[in-house]
Amino acid sequence: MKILLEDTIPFGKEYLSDLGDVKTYAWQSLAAQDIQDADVMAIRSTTQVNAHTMPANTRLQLVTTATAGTNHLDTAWLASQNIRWNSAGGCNAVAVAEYVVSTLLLAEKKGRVDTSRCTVGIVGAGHVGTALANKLDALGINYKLCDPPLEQTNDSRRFYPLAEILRCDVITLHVPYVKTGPYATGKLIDSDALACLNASQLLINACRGEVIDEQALISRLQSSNAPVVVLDVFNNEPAINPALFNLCWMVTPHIAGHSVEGKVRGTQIVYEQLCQLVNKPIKKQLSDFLAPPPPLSIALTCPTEKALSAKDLAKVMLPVYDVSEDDAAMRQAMADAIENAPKDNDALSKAIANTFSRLRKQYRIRRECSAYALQLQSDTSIEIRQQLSALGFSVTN
Ligand SMILES: NC(=O)C1=CN([C@@H]2O[C@H](COP(=O)(O)OP(=O)(O)OC[C@H]3O[C@@H](n4cnc5c(N)ncnc54)[C@H](O)[C@@H]3O)[C@@H](O)[C@H]2O)C=CC1
Ligand SMILES: O=C(O)C(=O)[C@H](O)COP(=O)(O)O
Repeated sequence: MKILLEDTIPFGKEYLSDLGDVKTYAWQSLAAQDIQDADVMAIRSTTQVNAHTMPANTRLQLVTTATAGTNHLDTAWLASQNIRWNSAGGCNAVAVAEYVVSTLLLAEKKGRVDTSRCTVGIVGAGHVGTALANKLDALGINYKLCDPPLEQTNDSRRFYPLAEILRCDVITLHVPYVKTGPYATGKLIDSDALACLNASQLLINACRGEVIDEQALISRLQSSNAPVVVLDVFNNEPAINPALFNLCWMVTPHIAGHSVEGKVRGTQIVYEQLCQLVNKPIKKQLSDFLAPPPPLSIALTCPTEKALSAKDLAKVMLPVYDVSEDDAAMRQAMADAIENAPKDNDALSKAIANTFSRLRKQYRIRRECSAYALQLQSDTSIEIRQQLSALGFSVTN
């Protein structure tokens, strides 16, 4: 079996080379001949698969993406070519949930949110929305879920209409980008929705840029009483609109799901799919590739309380993941790119696109809470230990 592997799939060769001949490619220079020769393509969301990017009548049996989102796959075209497709649903749900929790803690530090009183509106209650709800449960933070497709199923959770979610203190988007149908999500947050929001509210988009009407967002952010906005995703990636940088509180280069675990879990899922395809046993596990980081020793300010204070929570969570570091790195890299680019629009757009892609490809090592053993004071209460375990940490003395 010939496997064509996107070069951003971590440990792709190590996982897959027992299953076939592996050839890697960069999405910017994917050659038609390489696709013609392949039986399977293992990709990430940067490879667009459709009639314009792919040759027809190949021998491809399967295209599988090591990501949660699938909007880069034209599934109707794949069906027309008799090519099956698959994805890695849930692989990075915890990473995105930790991105949102980190954002909430930073907002609390800035006095923008009071997590003891606020309500978080979660739009999309699938893998990511549920992982986030679990973290908020652990922290005792209120939330409301909105997911009309799930509401139609026998999911017993309570759901709220989008109009009610737009009244929450924090609104965080976790839907797929779906262009058509009764639950289409393109411009789900349009000018009317944005007009409902005010300066006391925080809007987070870590799903797909197209879910917000970006022109309407820019207009809203330039008007009075505008909400505070955090964007991990943008229209037209990687050639994103630099006008957003100064209008948003934080911007990051589509890395919410890029924890090491999130990415390697994606590879593990693809590996298991290919084992099944060639009828071979699954022999490799995530732990073969990921060594635990050194334990984290944290001196809590109030270890004997029944619940973590906001300050102690920030003390534990922000060393694990602080979104503001990614925001600062992106702003600096973009400022340098814009300063050094030739002053015509095409060159500027290219410089921004290259910088966005580079930031993503060279993203730092970021581990999830579950990778860390926490060392706490011996008098730390059982309730705080349970809370930290529920957040994913291993808790030792
Ligand atoms: N920024 C990043 O790095 C990442 C972004 N994502 C994006 O987040 C999306 C969600 O990821 P998962 O939770 O893993 O997907 P999922 O498929 O498990 O959950 C999506 C949920 O959204 C719901 N939904 C669909 N249309 C809706 C609508 N109109 N209103 C409200 N809910 C609706 C679905 O019923 C489903 O429960 C992905 O499709 C991907 O685009 C996912 C992971 C990482
Ligand atoms: O899984 C998804 O969906 C995502 O958005 C991923 O974080 C995308 O990462 P790349 O595939 O673009 O590295």
